[in-house]
Formats: sequence, C-alpha cells, structure tokens
Amino acid sequence: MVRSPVLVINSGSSSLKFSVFDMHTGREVLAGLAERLGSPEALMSWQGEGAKQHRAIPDQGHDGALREVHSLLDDVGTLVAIGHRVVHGGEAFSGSVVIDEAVIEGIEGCASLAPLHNPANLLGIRAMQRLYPSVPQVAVFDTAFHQSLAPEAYLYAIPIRLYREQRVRRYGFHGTSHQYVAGEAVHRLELDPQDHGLITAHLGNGCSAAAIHNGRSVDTTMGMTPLEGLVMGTRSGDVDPGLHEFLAEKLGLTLAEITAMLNRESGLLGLSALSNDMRTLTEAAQSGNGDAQRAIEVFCFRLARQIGALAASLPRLDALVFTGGIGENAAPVREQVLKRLPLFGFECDTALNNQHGDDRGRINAPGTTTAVVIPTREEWMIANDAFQLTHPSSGVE
Ligand SMILES: Nc1ncnc2c1ncn2[C@@H]1O[C@H](COP(=O)(O)OP(=O)(O)O)[C@@H](O)[C@H]1O
Ligand SMILES: CC(=O)OP(=O)(O)O
Ligand SMILES: [Mg+2]
Repeated sequence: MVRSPVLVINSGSSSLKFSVFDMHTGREVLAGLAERLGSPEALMSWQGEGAKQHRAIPDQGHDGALREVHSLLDDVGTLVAIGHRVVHGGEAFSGSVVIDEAVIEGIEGCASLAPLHNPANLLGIRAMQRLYPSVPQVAVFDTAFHQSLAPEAYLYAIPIRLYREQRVRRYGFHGTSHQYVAGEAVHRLELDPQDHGLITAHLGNGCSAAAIHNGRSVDTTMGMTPLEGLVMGTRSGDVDPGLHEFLAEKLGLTLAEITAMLNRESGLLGLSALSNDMRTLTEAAQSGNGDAQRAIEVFCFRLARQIGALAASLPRLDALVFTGGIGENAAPVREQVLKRLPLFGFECDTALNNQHGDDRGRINAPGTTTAVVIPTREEWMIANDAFQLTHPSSGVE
C-alpha cells in the first residue's frame, strides 16, 4: 500500500513527466513520461512496481495524457497532494505555494517571460484541477531559489525603466535542482551549512550553473528566460544581441524565427548538425565525426568559462557539483571541464570519474579541489514541498 501518495507533474510544451511518491518512505512508486503530445506519434511510457510499459496515445494532448495518468493511479490510493513544476515565478514567488485563483493569475502574469514553459505548466494545473477538484495542489517554481540574487547580479545594463516597468531582469532557473544538490553536497562533504561556497552545474536538456554561498544562490547563468548562459541541447545560450539584427537584415528572418532558431535548432544540435543528445554525440565523436567532437568541445569550453565567472562571486570554492543527465552520466564531459580549470586547483581522478564518483560522489584526485557527482531529485523536492505545505504537521519518516 502506498501511504500519503503525492503526484508530481512536470508539464512541458510537448511532454509531460509524472511521478508518485510514498511520503512515508520517500519511495518513488510510479514514474513516467508522455512525449510528442499533440502528434500522431504521442507515446506514454511508465514504470510502477513491475516492468516498464508503453502505450501509444495518438493525437492526445496534455488533457488526454493526464487522463491516462489518472487511470494509472487506481492502485495508488487517494492522492493527498499534487505538486506542479512551474518554470517562471517572476518576482511574485520566492517559494512554493498552494495553488488558488490568485496564484494562477500570478503564473499567467509571468507567461510573457516564459512563453515556451508557463502556458504548458498552466495546462497541467488546470487539467488536474478538473480531474482532482478536492486534492490540494502546489506550485514549485524553478525561479524561486534564485530570488536571493542581489541587484548587481540580476540587473541587465539596459535602461532601468525596463526593470521598473516590465520586470526585465535575470531570474535564473533549475532552482529546485540547484538547491537540492547544494544541500546534498553540504551533507555529503560535511561542510558548514552557514559557511560554504559551491558551484552547481545542472546539465540536462536545459543547462545552467549557479554559485551558492551559505545555502543561497548568489549568481546563475540563465537570465530572464531559460535561453541565456550555457550551451544546451537545442538552445544557444549566450550570443551577441547584435546577432538578431544581422540575421534579420541578411536572411530576412523574423524575430519569431530567430527565437525559434536559438531555442530549438542551436546548442549541441546546431553545432553538430546531428543531435541534441550527448550520448549520440559522444559515440559519433568516438567514430571520428569532427562536428560532434567540436560541439562537445564548445559545450565544455563555455561551461568551464562560466564556472570561472561564477567563482568570482564566492569568497571560497569548496566544491563543484555536477548533476542532470549529462552531469551525472557523461564522464568525458566532466573530465574535459576539470582539465580546463587548473587555475582553480581541479584535477580529475579518471578512475573515480569513470565510475561516477566514490561513496560521496567525489571525482577529483586527492589533495585537489573537490568535484562531485550528485544525482538530482527535482521530483522528490516538488513532492516534499507539496506535502509539507498541505500537511504541515506531518513529517517524512
Ligand atoms: N550515459 C550518458 N552519457 C552521456 N550523456 C547522457 C547519458 N545519459 C543521459 N545523457 C544525456 O543527458 C541529457 C538529458 O538530461 P536530462 O536531465 O534527462 O534531461 P531533462 O532536462 O529533460 O530532464 C541528454 O543530452 C542525454 O544524452
Ligand atoms: C528551465 C529549463 O531550462 O528547463 P528544462 O531544463 O526542463 O528545459
Ligand atoms: Mg530533468
């Protein structure tokens, strides 16, 4: 029997991830993914207690996928809360909140800042409200953890009225992941919770890094939208803002076309002209594909450069943390990044790195600056916030 089940929904533009946790044991009892929503190839895959299963759900959108999720939950028992990942909380939300009409309006208000993410997040919230009208729902924001940034870190050097009137500023994302792995690093490395400096690198499809001082985010690579900063799977990260005018004049591209190119056709995919997937690129590079090799090098160079920049906002660097699908699994990427940072005293222990770290996740050679691999648990963090906010007197056993 699952005790106090909490459902977590991460609703993206064409995909939907879901998990169910037993809040008494912390066990993830169901995890799944619905992909290519709205297309004839829409597919749902999930794993409960048994083997992994798949079901084609042709032409189903978010509503249809959530109805399928609903049908999987019969065995789970009565949900006690639903937690939603919401990408952009703007300046309105510096922590997780129980969802009511005012919160939905707040999330709608941030939609222009994250047009690819927030509308999809809202679809998930509305669909779950229809399916589970009596279950409390909680929004957990990617931006919340970075609300501790100081103005010098979050302001762009553009006319200040744009911040005052339109809230144009850097927000940062993946906060749930940065916060979780930073807390884990403090615990595993026995650092002082009140006195530490960390850099966390969340490298998944979206990639960002953050500087964490005494448990608070002080700088991060993503900005007003999840496009700024590192090279990602399909996103360019930083480019010269002058690029827009050049592309518009030379190629006659519209702003929407340029935005789509920078978000969906750039990054590892754009550089390699092959794939956005680090596994595919690593294999291609090993078989002599020069563009794949170069794409990985640009990815690592830019990450190392940003780690150097983030270090400048910390009084001391106790450890660098790698997480996310690439950070947790791509040993050659971690090795290349550490090799590019001898200035900070890093030296990779190849054997430890290839086994993804020792018992604490360490991958650095003895006596050199600490680098660790820590698997992220964004879904668990969301479940925990959803449970704590709706059942404040209950604790996880
Ligand atoms: N064994 C592996 N080696 C290299 N890269 C990997 C490996 N496993 C996963 N990845 C990469 O992780 C990325 C996806 O990360 P993930 O955190 O799952 O994404 P998301 O942001 O969608 O949650 C992809 O680029 C994938 O290729
Ligand atoms: C904010 C963001 O980039 O999210 P994801 O990594 O899930 O695309
Ligand atoms: Mg992820």
